[in-house]
Amino acid sequence: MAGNRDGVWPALPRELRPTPWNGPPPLGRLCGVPEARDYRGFDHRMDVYDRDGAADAVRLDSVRKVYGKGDSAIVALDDVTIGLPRGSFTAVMGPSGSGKSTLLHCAAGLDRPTSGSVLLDGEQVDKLSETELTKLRRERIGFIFQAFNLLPALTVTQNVTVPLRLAGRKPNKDKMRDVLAAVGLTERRNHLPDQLSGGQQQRVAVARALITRPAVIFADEPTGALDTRTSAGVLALLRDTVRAQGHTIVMVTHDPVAASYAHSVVFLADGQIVGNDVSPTVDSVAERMAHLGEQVAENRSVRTRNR
Ligand SMILES: Nc1ncnc2c1ncn2[C@@H]1O[C@H](COP(=O)(O)OP(=O)(O)OP(=O)(O)O)[C@@H](O)[C@H]1O
Repeated sequence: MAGNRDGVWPALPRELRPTPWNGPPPLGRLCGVPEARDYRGFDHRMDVYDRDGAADAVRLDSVRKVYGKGDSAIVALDDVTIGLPRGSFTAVMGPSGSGKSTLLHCAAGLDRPTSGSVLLDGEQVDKLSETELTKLRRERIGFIFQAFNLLPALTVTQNVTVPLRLAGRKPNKDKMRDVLAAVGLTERRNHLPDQLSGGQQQRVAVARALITRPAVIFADEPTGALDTRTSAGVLALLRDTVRAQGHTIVMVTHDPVAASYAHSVVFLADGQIVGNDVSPTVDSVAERMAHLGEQVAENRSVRTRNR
């Protein structure tokens, strides 16, 4: 499918097409990008190594994650350093097994790196106890998964307020109304999940992630279970929350169309960051992915030959 940064998406109705970025002023930088500003005025200069990372919602420094030991050890992340600015929408892509989920899990405090440090909203995640981690995840992180993970016996409103209740906070009626309106589910607020379409269920999951106003929302294949049209609606919603409310989103995806909604795409291969795309289009991402696949296959065959 053809697409460009001005929103030329022939297969999609106008209201579902990605819109050009006209949000807040430059917010930060993404590691590895020599370019200063993209067409949205987004500043991506590569000075990540000599600053304190205060503008970053998430920052990984020299993160290494090894599963197993000895001959069976698998290096899932290999010296990953990256800073993701507040208010940015980043897609993480790479071939299967390249470390995308591990990156997301380490960044979100769901898994601990073997070495290196992870800073989330100024907090050094890798140093926290299990109890502190649970609190951090509950209060400062929103999660959206491919399987919507809604509680079937609870209504839309009740599902959305679960994170607040877990944190011992009372839902604020105005906030609740705003969040439901933002995801277009005001009329459905008293419905149960099985009375909703897949797209509507994922919108409930987005609202649930937004309700605590988290520092970062991590989304793992959020549109993996949705059809093209429904996916476009959910992705446009994610992008709108970044633009209108300044949320920070990190999204793992296999889909170049989904990635094209982000400000930037970070490419992983064999546990390392091997590139990025600061003004992604469907075509630019698909092309990078195709080359990445070839490059990884070539690197692996060279390594095998040299053994
Ligand atoms: N718990 C684990 N134990 C052992 N190895 C693991 C574990 N989790 C992940 N791995 C390995 O780490 C590497 C990276 O896995 P990861 O799931 O992060 O990749 P991915 O890019 O998300 O893959 P996919 O796109 O297939 O979901 C893979 O080789 C995987 O087999």
